[in-house]
Amino acid sequence: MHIITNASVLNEQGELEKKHIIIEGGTIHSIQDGNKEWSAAEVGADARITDAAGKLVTPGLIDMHVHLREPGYEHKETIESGSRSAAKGGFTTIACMPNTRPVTDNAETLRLIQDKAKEAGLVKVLPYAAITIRELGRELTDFEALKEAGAIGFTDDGVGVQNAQMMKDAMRKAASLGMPVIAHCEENSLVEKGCVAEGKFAERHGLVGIPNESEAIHVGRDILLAEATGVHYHVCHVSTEQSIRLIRQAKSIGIHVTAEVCPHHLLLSEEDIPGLDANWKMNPPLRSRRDVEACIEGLLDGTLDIIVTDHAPHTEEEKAKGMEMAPFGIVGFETAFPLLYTKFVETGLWDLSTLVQRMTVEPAKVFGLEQGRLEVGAPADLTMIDLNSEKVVDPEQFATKGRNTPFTGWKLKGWPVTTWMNGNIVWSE
Ligand SMILES: NC(=O)N[C@@H](CC(=O)O)C(=O)O
Ligand SMILES: [Zn+2]
Ligand SMILES: [Zn+2]
Repeated sequence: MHIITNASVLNEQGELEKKHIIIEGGTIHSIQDGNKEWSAAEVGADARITDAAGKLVTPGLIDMHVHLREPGYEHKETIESGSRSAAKGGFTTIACMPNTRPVTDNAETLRLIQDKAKEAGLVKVLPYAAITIRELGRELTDFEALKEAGAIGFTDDGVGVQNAQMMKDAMRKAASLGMPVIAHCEENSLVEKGCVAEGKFAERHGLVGIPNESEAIHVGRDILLAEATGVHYHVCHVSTEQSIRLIRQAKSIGIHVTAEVCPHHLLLSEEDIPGLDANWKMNPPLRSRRDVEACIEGLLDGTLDIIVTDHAPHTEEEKAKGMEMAPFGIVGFETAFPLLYTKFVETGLWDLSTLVQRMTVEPAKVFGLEQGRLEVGAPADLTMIDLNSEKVVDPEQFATKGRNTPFTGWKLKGWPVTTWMNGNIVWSE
């Protein structure tokens, strides 16, 4: 038995209340009024006690879009190092993308991921499976077998599905199995060799720019296909004003579409890129200030349902290849909460409960997970956060193997200090 005393917990109204949380057998056994002494009768004399006085305790954070790189790219990250990084960032459930080597387009690879995740025992890892074999866009994978082997949805993240008929077939199949299709929206014929967004930065440095339509054209196409097939369609890493407009309209007429947004697309525009440093290169790229404003508005009005990190570790050697040659992607687990807390909650722009909900209960709702609630009977997946601790982002201190972040040197508040998964402490400062 484990008891977390004097925790600040958000209630339904979004207010903070003091609670004692009693954990037994991996689940939340009871929640007591924190203004009273916790009752020893209910707690056993040998209970382990963690005093959370002055700290926020939330349901464990959920990240529905991450890259763990195993199998195949263990030099970038492993399931173990990625899980540790997630736990350190306050996450207890993460969903990993299939652009591994081999691609997660088969039951064997799904099993390997699940086994390694269990072995690491740090966070719950939910694997996605590929839509097409080797993510080549030519032939659908065996959706039934992949569902049977534990896939929670289908996606070719890393690339867009270029062929509309292929996407329609995938959606029809997924719908018949009650599974979601999760889309990386990118029309290759509009991207060419772009490495940053169209805009001032690209012009100044003579780089080929990626236009907003390359994302939005897939969003529009897929919304029509989702309407025709009735599938649950989820849009990855939304970054443009145009995509948001399309999703908002689709939702308003009852099409089953949901969407995610990343911290970097809420915080950075192409104007912020300081120079030719590939730690600022990710897909989709940082867009205009106007797109950033649209992402923030979309999140607040519910058009964008959830926040994900798109944690995408790469090595320093790869990122040293320069803006044009380096791979796309930045790490995200260990900075996500402090970034958003400091820049949106501390500044008074968002309620604390808005931030917490979009990283807990909302992702659980979108994907039908039992996690994301701090309630009696729920799994004891919990995150304790010190909202007042201030620290500077230092990639050398990261638990992830990746050092690729544009946020180095940012002074932030709201750092997770302890993470519980199924009642066990999986990370503590
Ligand atoms: N987001 C990225 O910039 N990169 C991701 C791929 C992806 O999410 O599309 C990766 O796998 O590195
Ligand atoms: Zn992607
Ligand atoms: Zn991704």
